[in-house]
Amino acid sequence: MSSKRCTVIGGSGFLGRHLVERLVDRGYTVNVFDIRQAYELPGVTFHQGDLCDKQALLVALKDVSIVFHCASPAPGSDDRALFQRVNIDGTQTVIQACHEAGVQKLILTSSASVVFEGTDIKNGREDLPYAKKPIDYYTETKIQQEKLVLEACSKEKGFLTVAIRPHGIFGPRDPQLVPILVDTARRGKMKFIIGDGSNLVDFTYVENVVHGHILAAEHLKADSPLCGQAYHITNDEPVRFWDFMSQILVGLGYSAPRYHLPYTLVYGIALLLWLIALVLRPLIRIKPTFTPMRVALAGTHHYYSCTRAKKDMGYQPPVPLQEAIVRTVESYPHLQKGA
Ligand SMILES: NC(=O)C1=CN([C@@H]2O[C@H](COP(=O)(O)OP(=O)(O)OC[C@H]3O[C@@H](n4cnc5c(N)ncnc54)[C@H](OP(=O)(O)O)[C@@H]3O)[C@@H](O)[C@H]2O)C=CC1
Ligand SMILES: CC(C)CCC[C@@H](C)[C@H]1CC[C@H]2C3=C(CC[C@]12C)[C@@]1(C)CCC(=O)C[C@@H]1CC3
Repeated sequence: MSSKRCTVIGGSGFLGRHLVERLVDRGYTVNVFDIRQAYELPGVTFHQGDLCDKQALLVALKDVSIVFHCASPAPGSDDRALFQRVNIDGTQTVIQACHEAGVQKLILTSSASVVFEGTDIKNGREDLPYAKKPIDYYTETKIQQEKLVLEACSKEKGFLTVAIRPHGIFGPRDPQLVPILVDTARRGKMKFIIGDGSNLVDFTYVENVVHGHILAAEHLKADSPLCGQAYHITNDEPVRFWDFMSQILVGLGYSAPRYHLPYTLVYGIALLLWLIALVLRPLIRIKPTFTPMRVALAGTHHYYSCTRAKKDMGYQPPVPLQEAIVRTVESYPHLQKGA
C-alpha cells in the first residue's frame, strides 16, 4: 500500500479543502469523505456520506494508509445531540473503520480550546489539563474525541494516532471568522471592545495549520515521539484580539471598534441571552451574535506554545501573521464595505 494514499474526512470543509489541495500538490492520492461535495479537483475522489456510517466510510478508506479526520459540526451550533453523535460516536466509528480497513495513521484535527475554560491561558503547553468545565458542547465533545483518538494509538497493532490542536483558524474561504465579523459590523454591532483590549490571542493562518497536519503525518512513526500525543499548531505570533479584528475590519473598509465595555457585564448579558434562547427554543429559535463562548474568546488571553511541534516535527509557521491578514482580506472582495 502506498504511504501517499490518504483520505480526508471533512475534506469539503474550510480546513479540509485547503488540506486536500496541498496534499495533491505534494503528490498524494486523495479521497475526500464528507457529508457534502463542495467542489471538484482533478486527482481527488469524492465519497459522500455520514462518518457515523461505517460501511460508507470503509469504501473511502480502501487501500489508504493515512486518514485525516477534520469533520465536525459547526462550533456555533447548540445541538448537543449532533455533537455527541458526530464528534464522539462518529469518531469511534472512524477508529473502527480504520482498524478494519488496515489504515496505519490517523491524524485528528482537535482544537487548542480543549483546555480553555473561559479564563486566561498564556503560552499554554499541551500538558495543561483538559477543561473541567468546558465552555460549550463543541468543546466538551472535542475533548472526548481527542481522548478517543489518542488512546487508540497502538504500536503493537500498527495503528498510530496524533492530534493537532490549531487555534482560531482563518484564511480564504473561511465561513466563520471573517463572515461573522463583517455581518456583525454591517448590523452596526462592532462598535465596542470587550474589556481593556489588551488580551493576546493566537490566530492561525489556514496554510500553517495544513502544514502542521502534513508534518505530523510524515513524522508519525512507531519510533517517533508523536505517537498518541497532541500538538499545538499556531502562527506563534500572539496578537491583541481587538487589533486583529480591527485590521480585518479596516482592511475591508469598516470602522474599527472604539468604545470599551466591561468584560463581566458583556459576559453576563451573553449568558442571560443564551439562557433566554434555551428557554424559548421550543417556541422560537434565537441565535445571539455574542454567545458566552465568543465573549470569553474576545475578552481573555488565550495563546499557546508550539515548542513541542517545533521540537518533534520541525514545525515553523510558513506564512507570517501580517502576510496572512493581507491574503485573507484580499480573498473576500464580496465582503468589502459597499460591495
Ligand atoms: N475553524 C477554527 O477556527 C477551528 C477549527 N478546528 C477544527 O478543525 C476542523 C475543521 O474545521 P473547519 O474546516 O473550520 O470546519 P468546516 O465546518 O468548514 O468543515 C467540516 C466539514 O465536515 C463536514 N461534516 C460535518 N459533519 C459530518 C458528518 N457527520 N460526516 C461527514 N462530514 C461531516 C462538514 O459538512 P457541513 O458543512 O455540511 O456540516 C464540513 O464539510 C474541525 O474538526 C474543527 O473542530 C479546530 C480549531 C479551530
Ligand atoms: C462578534 C465578535 C465579538 C467576534 C467575531 C469573531 C468570532 C466569530 C471568532 C473570533 C475567535 C474565533 C474562534 C472560533 C470561531 C470563530 C471566532 C469565535 C473557534 C471557536 C472555532 C472552533 C475552535 O476550535 C476554537 C476557535 C477559537 C477562536
